[in-house]
Amino acid sequence: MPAPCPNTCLRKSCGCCTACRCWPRPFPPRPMTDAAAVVTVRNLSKKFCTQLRTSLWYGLRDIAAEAWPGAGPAPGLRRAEFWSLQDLSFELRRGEALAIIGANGAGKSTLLKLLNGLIKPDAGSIHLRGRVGALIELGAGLDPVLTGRENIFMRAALLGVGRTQVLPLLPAIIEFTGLGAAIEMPVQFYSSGMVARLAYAVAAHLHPDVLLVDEVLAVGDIDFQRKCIHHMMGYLAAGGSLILVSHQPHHMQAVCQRGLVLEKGRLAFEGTTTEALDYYFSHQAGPGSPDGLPERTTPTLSEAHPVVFENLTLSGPGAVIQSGDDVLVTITYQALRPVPSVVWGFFIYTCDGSTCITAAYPPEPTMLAPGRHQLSCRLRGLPLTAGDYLVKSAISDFESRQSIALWGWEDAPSRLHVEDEPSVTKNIHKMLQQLVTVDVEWN
Ligand SMILES: Nc1ncnc2c1ncn2[C@@H]1O[C@H](COP(=O)(O)OP(=O)(O)OP(=O)(O)O)[C@@H](O)[C@H]1O
Repeated sequence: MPAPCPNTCLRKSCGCCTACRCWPRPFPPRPMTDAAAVVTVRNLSKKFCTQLRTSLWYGLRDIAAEAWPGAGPAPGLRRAEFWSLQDLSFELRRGEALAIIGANGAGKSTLLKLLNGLIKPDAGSIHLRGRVGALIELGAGLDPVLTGRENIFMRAALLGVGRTQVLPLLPAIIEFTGLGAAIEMPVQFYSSGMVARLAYAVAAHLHPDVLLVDEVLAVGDIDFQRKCIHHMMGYLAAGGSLILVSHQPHHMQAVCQRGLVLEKGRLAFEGTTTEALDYYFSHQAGPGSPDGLPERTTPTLSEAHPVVFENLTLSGPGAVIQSGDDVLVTITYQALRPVPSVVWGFFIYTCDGSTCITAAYPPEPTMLAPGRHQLSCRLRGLPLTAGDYLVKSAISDFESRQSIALWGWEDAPSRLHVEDEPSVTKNIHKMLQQLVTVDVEWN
């Protein structure tokens, strides 16, 4: 009796991988222990040239040099060259998800392209065990003239999976895309979000051992992002390994246990995702106040600015709270004269200021009395994952919703630091609630 197939076999009659022709034949199953590293990167370096003509010339010289026994490409930098990635080493194990964090141009996509074999390293080594599924460049590997359905077969073929193996998966792939009738439309008419849906759905259903995902979630809508996060969690729980490049701290925190921070192609920090994000945001700080936020420039009270914010405070020592804690938000304002019928509200943003997590206005308008006063509200059980957040506020006219005074848009928003045990299930639960609903008690 042959051993049972260790793969997620696509043939119902499969007995074992050697006796039958079950997929993946080009990638024989490797028994992997949990301790085994699926990806091992050692001293990886990649250089690029800033000038196209020079780079073509260097390319020709490198090919010629490789033809000579013992000779190889130039080890150092030549004129107009720079290191896109330099001396990078890390490991990824089964069931692990790694976030690659870094500013634009830090070398994140270069790393994923090297891992996927799209480009060759100039130095160092990459050892990958198993099959790689990658979503690196949107639209790459898709034929714009073919329909979504036809592209599913083509993309699977590029990953070494034949038509007969794809057929049983087709309904699930199409369902995952959520494209409906658009699946029969040529891909050239797809929006970038639709392309991302199609590309992710194919990669997700072919059970790669390592999944490389580069920013595809950014172009998808909230529904698609949730679906992908759900899928990633299931994929990881089933023993898959993931490398995620994203500029969305929430995505990385929801999915990844570890994070690498790249700075100008070099490894700057390695730790838990929260530590890595903390490192990244504290080292991203621009000029201004010590915590990296720009200096606050308070407008003076005048006819042009009849209401100004003086301060926004958050309860808790240094505004550090535990996830699920209550938070008291207090604004201090000055009004030149009585202002009838206003509402004030607050907005909680991710620490890079790119995504609004939650926003709330009281249902009833208030009247602002002249002089210096305070307004406060209590947020009950704030359901935020660990990390830094920015709190902004606005006082607006109730009727027109035109803002009268703002805190945090042009000047310094207040920073809220949330601490939490990094629990994957808890995080995914919270991720699914995005945009987070908060229970507010207005005072
Ligand atoms: N084919 C190439 N030829 C020349 N330079 C390149 C090439 N590909 C990438 N680079 C350069 O390498 C550096 C790193 O690029 P990469 O795309 O890896 O950055 P990234 O961290 O993914 O940035 P982003 O967050 O903007 O996607 C950049 O300076 C980029 O201009």
